[in-house]
Amino acid sequence: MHGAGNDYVYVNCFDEQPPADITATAIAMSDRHKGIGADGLILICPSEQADARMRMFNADGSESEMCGNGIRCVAKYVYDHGICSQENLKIETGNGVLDLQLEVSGSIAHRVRVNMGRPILKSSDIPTSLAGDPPVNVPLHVAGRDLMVTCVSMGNPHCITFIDELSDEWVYGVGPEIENHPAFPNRVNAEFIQVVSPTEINMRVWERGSGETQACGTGACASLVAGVLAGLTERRVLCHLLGGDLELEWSETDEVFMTGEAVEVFHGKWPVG
Ligand SMILES: N[C@H](CCC[C@H](N)C(=O)O)C(=O)O
Repeated sequence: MHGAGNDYVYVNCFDEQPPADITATAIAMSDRHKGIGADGLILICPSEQADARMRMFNADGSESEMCGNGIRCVAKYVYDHGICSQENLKIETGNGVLDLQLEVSGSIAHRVRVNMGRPILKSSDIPTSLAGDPPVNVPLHVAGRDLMVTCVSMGNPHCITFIDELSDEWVYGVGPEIENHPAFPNRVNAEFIQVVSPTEINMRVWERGSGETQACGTGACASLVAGVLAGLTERRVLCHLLGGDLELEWSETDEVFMTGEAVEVFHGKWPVG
């Protein structure tokens, strides 16, 4: 399934045991030449607190706390495949239980709105050693450059840089250096944002553990929050990504809402072991 081109392999763990070695399976499945090809692996599991639980693994096998495009697809999956029948769902993540609303037509969910919860802005909780609570427009020396960056966690950590022009050089040259910079003890996802207007941004991303992806939902939400904190955007923004658009809102109640598509591409069997 994919959301805005951010594609994962999903395993229905209501019906199947999770793979014994999840890290190795995520790496093997994600390989775009010798596997299925994906940005990572997502397990759709039963939950004691919610309608389902999402566990998300990057293409390098590392586990992340949250995945914004993934959670929309998990919601679509449990609805379309009859695991849940209601259009308002709760899904457990590494960032707590989140509320989702499906947009359904013909008993298929096409778009999903997610309450992504409150952004985490305390530097030690993001976590980053960069100064400032919140760390907004703080200096970071990386890849031979002096950047001003803003850091936000949506359950997983993000480092946002506002730039004039998006380019491969930013994503491939600077992205991996930000991901692995010592200022981020758990590594970090790196977003590059071009502000088109106070209500519209263009984004490219270098993800922790997966490299460039066509979209990152948590990254888009973190970038909205960063844009508001830096005085560059309003609280409602349309975010254009390589693989599609996401509608974002940081509400007066301090919750971030994200709306976007969720698409099932195919299903199949993978030989384990
Ligand atoms: N693409 C995902 C985020 C994956 C984040 C992951 N790369 C991490 O290590 O935190 C999203 O839509 O939010």
